[in-house]
Amino acid sequence: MDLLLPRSTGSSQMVSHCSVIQMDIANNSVNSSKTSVVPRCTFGVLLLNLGGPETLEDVQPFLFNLFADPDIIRLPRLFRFLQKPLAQFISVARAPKSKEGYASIGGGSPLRKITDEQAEALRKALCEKNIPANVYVGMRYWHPFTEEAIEQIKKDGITKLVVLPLYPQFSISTSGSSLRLLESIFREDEYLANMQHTVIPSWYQRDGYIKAMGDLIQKELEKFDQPKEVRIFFSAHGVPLAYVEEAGDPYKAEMEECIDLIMEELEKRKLTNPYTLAYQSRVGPVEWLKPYTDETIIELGQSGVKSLLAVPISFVSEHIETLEEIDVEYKELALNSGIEKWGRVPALGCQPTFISDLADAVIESLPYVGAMAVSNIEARQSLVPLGSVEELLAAYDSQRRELPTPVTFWEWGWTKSAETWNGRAAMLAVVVLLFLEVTTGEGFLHQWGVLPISR
Ligand SMILES: C=CC1=C(C)c2cc3[nH]c(cc4nc(cc5[nH]c(cc1n2)c(C)c5CCC(=O)O)C(CCC(=O)O)=C4C)c(C)c3C=C
Ligand SMILES: [Fe+2]
Ligand SMILES: [Fe+2]
Repeated sequence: MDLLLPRSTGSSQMVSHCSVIQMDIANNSVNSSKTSVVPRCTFGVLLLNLGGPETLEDVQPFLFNLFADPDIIRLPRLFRFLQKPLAQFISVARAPKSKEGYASIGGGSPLRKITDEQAEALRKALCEKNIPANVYVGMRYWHPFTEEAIEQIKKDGITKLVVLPLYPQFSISTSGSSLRLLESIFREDEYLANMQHTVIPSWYQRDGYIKAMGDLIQKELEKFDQPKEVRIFFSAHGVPLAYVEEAGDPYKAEMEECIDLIMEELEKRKLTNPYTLAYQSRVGPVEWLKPYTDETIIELGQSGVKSLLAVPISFVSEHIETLEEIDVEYKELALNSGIEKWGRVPALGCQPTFISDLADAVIESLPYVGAMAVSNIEARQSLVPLGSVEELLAAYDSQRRELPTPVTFWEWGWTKSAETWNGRAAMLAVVVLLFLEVTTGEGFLHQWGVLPISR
């Protein structure tokens, strides 16, 4: 891939903004800020995120990058050679519909701006906690790409790195995909192979995150005339069911535990509202995690629920699926289904409790990147399992191997025995399926939103 100008939200000169104590973690030495020499900051935090198109022209190439990812569309081994042509085909065909969505939220995704703001807020929070660090943003499918962030990390001479995916819950399709990319970059680069690093794979169970979610929910509940009557409606981004049932994706389990923790937090505040968890944004021909958000909203409306507070739960910034799908589509569906009062909890963004907790998560992981405990950094037991990119993926892949069924996420209308077909028969099948799709008006292309679907 051609890399554009590297861009990082952290830079060496930012370190000088940090007051009180400057610590060169690489040398394990602490210096008073009174000295005029500020040591070079060799400690970095890499925030991983999805990325989003910044203009309408970016939409199709962004979709191509997304669908070309084998962690998003996982084809049977025999058909892997079709990954890029398929990504090209689906992205071109889906782009007009996606563009409409992005046009309705101002012509592009706000993800880069918000993630940059979060990176800056995290850098400041770390500084306030006496840990000067450069904070970098690496996106999976759009600028600044992970590769660009890594280039900057090398240029800045970072020797110790904490990798922090900005997804509270782990999924193969999000954090997993970004870590797999990092692993391949690390494997091929001597500098990176020698750089100490640790990964915080998920952090949905952290106190600060749970409290911050509790604060946001409580504040929105108070806006209703009768807060106690409101049903809290957690809408998580979906993943195909096979990810969880066949590939061992911990996403569903982590999501359910996360919701339990948030509800316990609300209970401590004497808020005992009824609640529901559903999964939104399904794409493609296979079954996704259920219950689906749209179907659940209709059922709740029909069962007499009058007030609903939507809580986007799998992401920490506003994006197309909060601003368009929830705020426009699901709200309209709710109001047409008998729900009279609708509210929506904003995404966390730079909420101070949340950012401060992310900084704590980074600090707790420091002993794992080789930084010696200094007086103000206790070598505490980390709240989340940590490990290097390689260790985490190896552990994860061995779990996968122990699973009884071979994993095929996308069956494309035929069965797993397709793996045994020879290439010619497979190509013939593709042609036949495309023909049937076009002639019958039903099939996977319609379900992917590539061809118009009649509902
Ligand atoms: C935890 C969050 C997310 C999971 C899990 C996830 C899985 C997943 N997504 C797709 C397909 C698409 N995702 C798209 C955009 C998009 N996805 C997430 C988050 C998760 N995706 C976000 C935050 C965004 C929006 C980014 C932005 O620009 O604001 C899109 C593009 C938008 C569209 O055309 O609808 C697609 C397509 C799959 C297939 C998948 C799991 C396999
Ligand atoms: Fe997505
Ligand atoms: Fe999505």
